[in-house]
Amino acid sequence: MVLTDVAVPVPLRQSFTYRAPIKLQPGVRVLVPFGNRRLVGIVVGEASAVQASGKLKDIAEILDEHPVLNGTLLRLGLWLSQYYHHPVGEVLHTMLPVKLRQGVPCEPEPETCYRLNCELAEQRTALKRAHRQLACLEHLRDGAQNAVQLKASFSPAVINALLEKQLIVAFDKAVEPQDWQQNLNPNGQPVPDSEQALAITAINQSANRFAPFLLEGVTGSGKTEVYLQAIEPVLKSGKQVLILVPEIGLTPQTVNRFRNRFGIEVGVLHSQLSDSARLRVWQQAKDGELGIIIGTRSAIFTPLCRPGMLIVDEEHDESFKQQDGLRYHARDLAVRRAQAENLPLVLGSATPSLESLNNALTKRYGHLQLTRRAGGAQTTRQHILDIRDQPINYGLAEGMLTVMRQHLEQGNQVLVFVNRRGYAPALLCHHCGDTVTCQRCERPFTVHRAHQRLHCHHCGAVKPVPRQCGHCHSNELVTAGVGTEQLEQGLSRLFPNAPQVRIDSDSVRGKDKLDGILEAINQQKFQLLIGTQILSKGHHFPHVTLVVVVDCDGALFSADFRAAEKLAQLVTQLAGRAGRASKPGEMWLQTHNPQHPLLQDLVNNGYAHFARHGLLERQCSGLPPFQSQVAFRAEAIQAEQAYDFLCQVRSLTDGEAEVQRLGPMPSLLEKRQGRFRFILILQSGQRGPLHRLLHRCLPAVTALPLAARVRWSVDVDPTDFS
Ligand SMILES: Nc1ncnc2c1ncn2[C@@H]1O[C@H](COP(=O)(O)OP(=O)(O)OP(=O)(O)O)[C@@H](O)[C@H]1O
Ligand SMILES: [Zn+2]
Repeated sequence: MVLTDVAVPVPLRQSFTYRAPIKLQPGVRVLVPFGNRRLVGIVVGEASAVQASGKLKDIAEILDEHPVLNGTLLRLGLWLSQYYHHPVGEVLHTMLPVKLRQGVPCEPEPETCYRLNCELAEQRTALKRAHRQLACLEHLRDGAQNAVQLKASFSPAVINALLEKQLIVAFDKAVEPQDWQQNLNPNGQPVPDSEQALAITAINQSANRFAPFLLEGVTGSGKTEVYLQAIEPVLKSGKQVLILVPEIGLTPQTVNRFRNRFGIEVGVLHSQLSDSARLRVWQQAKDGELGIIIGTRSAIFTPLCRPGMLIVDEEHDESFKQQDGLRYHARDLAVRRAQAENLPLVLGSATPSLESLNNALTKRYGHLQLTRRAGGAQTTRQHILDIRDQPINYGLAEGMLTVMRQHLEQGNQVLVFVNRRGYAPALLCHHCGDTVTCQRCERPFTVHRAHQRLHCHHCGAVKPVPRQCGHCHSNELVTAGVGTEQLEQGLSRLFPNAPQVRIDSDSVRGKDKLDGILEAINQQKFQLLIGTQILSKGHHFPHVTLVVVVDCDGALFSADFRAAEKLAQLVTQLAGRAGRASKPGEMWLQTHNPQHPLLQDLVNNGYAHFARHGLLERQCSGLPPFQSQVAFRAEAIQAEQAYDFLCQVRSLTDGEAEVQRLGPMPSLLEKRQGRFRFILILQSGQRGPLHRLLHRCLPAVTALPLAARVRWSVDVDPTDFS
């Protein structure tokens, strides 16, 4: 018997020792008894002799012949668990596709396919009345189809009926490995301009070694083109490339650019994929059957059998940070992984995070800059529109409407951005001023006209629009502020001849719908595009010449120290949607604070200047990236419990001179779903003392009686304080 350490998916910060019949390779899955359950665990190594060996249990079943997590990924997982102070079993599970967490075999299973049973096909006459079955037979006349394809068009009932009548037969088709290298056929690449060429050369000179780069290129400067040309030699040498993109940025346009350039299949991983489809891409990547894999955050865990390069596009995007469970940052992990696998890594953005920018300016990363737009497109001109004392129609000032009219009359597209979906962000009483609020979150309800409902955007609560004020019973309830629905309604009155489309998470449920809309926009089926953040993410809109930001005042006075950075990124990315082709573009920001230094700096000097100045400010005020932070969060129905818990955590973390503690204080969103929320921040100029402190204190924190009563979490390098 061999003593084996197994990481089990339970919220305990340790692995467990079991007895195994043979020595098992680290990274292999095993089924183990745990309490009265059986869990899928992952072997992390051999255990040293333990005193309590008498009580050890046996491994129930060995699930894999070969490790599902290779050495590098396993080590990465162990590092993740240490760095984010998260239970190791949960970390390793997070790294695997759901199917593998459930214990299904790792090797690809043969596909079930269907074909016509030739001899019997003549009996079609017998099916005269069964139209669907007939159609299915017709469908299969062109050749066999696999179960997924066939089931997309026909119900299981139809297929089963034909199977029973023996008109079709099912057979197993072995999954054939694909040889993408043979099909590799780069085509249609433009000649890079001088800045692009410099960037491509620098990246290519770093093949086969750890070399992180920040590719800081203004919007439309051809960053994607740099990725495309930089990965060509990597693919030609038979190595694989993993590309991370933000959640909403993963559109067919993106994938097609890579597919069309190289003429090979591209593996795609995103959150709406079925578990089986996800597992299939994972297997293909692991077996080296895919040259290019593009995915969102969790794709960073994809195993590559011949890794050649990592790319993180729009590296500043917030969706790379997971905000629950294992709160990892996929960009930071990409750096770690590139280091572990000796790979070049390209972090690209027009609006780099201050963290990455600092790493580039201090020479930890190579710094590649693209300062001009590609293909002769001009930079978008940015303007501030002072709307104080101006008459406002549906959130838009008269002067703004005039500019919009000019662009529309020239047949161009206009993008109107508003950061709130719904009709209006609040409903209030015209008589007493009382606002209708969600009691569980103590925030105003958002009015949604389409369904005549009030929605709480914090907890999802929905209720009918009241007829009377709950406070003074007046029935004069009025909306305050403007959301996408209202703007859509207003603009259709103001510009009845301009076809318009609204793009927010209410109107584009499901990825396919967004893809369809983006397509229609580029075919100029719409002239007015009204939407939220979704519109800012990396889309290429060649016919947009004007971008209007309805209101940016809210973000100017936020308590979150990252608010300015986020606003600057949003505004710059939005501006980047205009004037991308031959027509010049402009952007207008409506504000009540035209002199605000942030807006002035951004509009007059651009993001690059703003960000460098922002770094100086962070340094002076002792904030990340010059300080490392860890956030303890707690929430409870009784505010005192959450607060007291964090006070106790604070005392437990006493006595480390190099660590500063801030709080506990209420979170920016003080109450949500009926729970009061608090936050305690630990901060230090160096990571070392902070992590030592956490290691030392977490067992005691976990053992606090209140720890079982409140919901609490540790967040290393927090990015969101709501
Ligand atoms: N060297 C080049 N010559 C001609 N056209 C180019 C060149 N490089 C890129 N382009 C074109 O310019 C447009 C913008 O390029 P691309 O999408 O790569 O920019 P980007 O920096 O990734 O954009 P963004 O950050 O705004 O999403 C595309 O239509 C692309 O085909
Ligand atoms: Zn609520």
